[in-house]
Amino acid sequence: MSPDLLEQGSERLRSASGPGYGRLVQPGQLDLAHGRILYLEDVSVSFDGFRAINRLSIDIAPGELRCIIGPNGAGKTTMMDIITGKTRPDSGTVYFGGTINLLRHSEAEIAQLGIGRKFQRPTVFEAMSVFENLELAMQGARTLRTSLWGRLSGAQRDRLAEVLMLIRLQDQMNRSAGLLSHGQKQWLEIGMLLVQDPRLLLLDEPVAGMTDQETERTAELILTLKGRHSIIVVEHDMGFIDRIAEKVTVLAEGAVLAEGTLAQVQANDRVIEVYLGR
Ligand SMILES: Nc1ncnc2c1ncn2[C@@H]1O[C@H](COP(=O)(O)OP(=O)(O)OP(=O)(O)O)[C@@H](O)[C@H]1O
Repeated sequence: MSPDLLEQGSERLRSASGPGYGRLVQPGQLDLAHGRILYLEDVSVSFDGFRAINRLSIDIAPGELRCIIGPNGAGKTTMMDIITGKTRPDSGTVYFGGTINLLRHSEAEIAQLGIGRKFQRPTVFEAMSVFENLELAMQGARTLRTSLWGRLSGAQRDRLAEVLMLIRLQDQMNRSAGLLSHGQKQWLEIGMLLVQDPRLLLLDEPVAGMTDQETERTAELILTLKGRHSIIVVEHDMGFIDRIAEKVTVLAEGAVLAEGTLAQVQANDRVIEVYLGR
C-alpha cells in the first residue's frame, strides 16, 4: 500500500471517530481529560536490596514545566529511567495520559509515543552538520511519510527552520556539530528532540557545564517551550531553577519530600535538613 493510501485510510478513521461518538480515544492517542499528561503512583524499585525509588507518586499537567531537585542519589535519574522504560519498577503505576500504561511499552515505543529525553551528556553526531543532525532526528521520528520516503516534506522543512531559530543555531546550520561549544551541543540535542514534536520532554541537568550566558539562553529556550510541551527538568543549579521554575518537586530517598514554589520548598525544614545533611 502506498503512503498516500495509508494516510487516506487513517484520515478516514479519524473523521469517522470524531465528535458525536463521545470521548473516543484511539489506541496510542493521549487522553488528557483528567488533566494529567503523566502520573506515577506508588512506584518502587530496588537495586540489590537498596530501594532507589520508594513509593513515589507524582503527576504532571499538560503544558506544565516541572522542576525536580534533590540531593545526589535521591532517585531523580532513576525516575526518568522508569518513565522512559529503561528501568522497570518492582511495583506501582506509570501512565502517559489517562490510558497509556507505560509499563507495557518498550523504550523505543515510549519515545515514539511522544516522550523525548535529553541525557546529561550531549550525544550529537559530531562529524555531521547541525542541519544534518536535526534532519536525521526528524527522519527517525514517528511520521510514516518520512520513514517511507526518506526526505523532508515542506512542513518538515518549516519545522526544522523554526527549531533552528528556537535553539539559536541558524547561523551554524552548516557547521560540524563537533565544532560547537558545549552549550550549543546541548541546544542541538534539545533541537533534535523538538523536531520529533514530543508531548513530554525530560531534561536531565540541561545546564551542567554551561557558562552563565549559555545557562541564561537555556532558561529562555525552556521558557519559550513551556506550554507547547510538558517539560520535566532535573537540575542542581538553583539559580537556573529560580529563573524557570513554577512548581518544584524535591526528591529525597526515592520519594517526594516537598512540593511547591522554589521559595516554599527552600523554606521547608525537612528540605533544609536533607540539603545541609549532605
Ligand atoms: N542500575 C543501578 N544499579 C544499582 N544501583 C543503582 C542503579 N541505578 C541507580 N542506583 C542507585 O540508586 C540511587 C539513586 O540514583 P539516581 O542516579 O537515580 O540518583 P539521582 O537523584 O539522579 O542522583 P544525582 O543527582 O547524583 O544524579 C543511588 O544510590 C544509585 O547508586
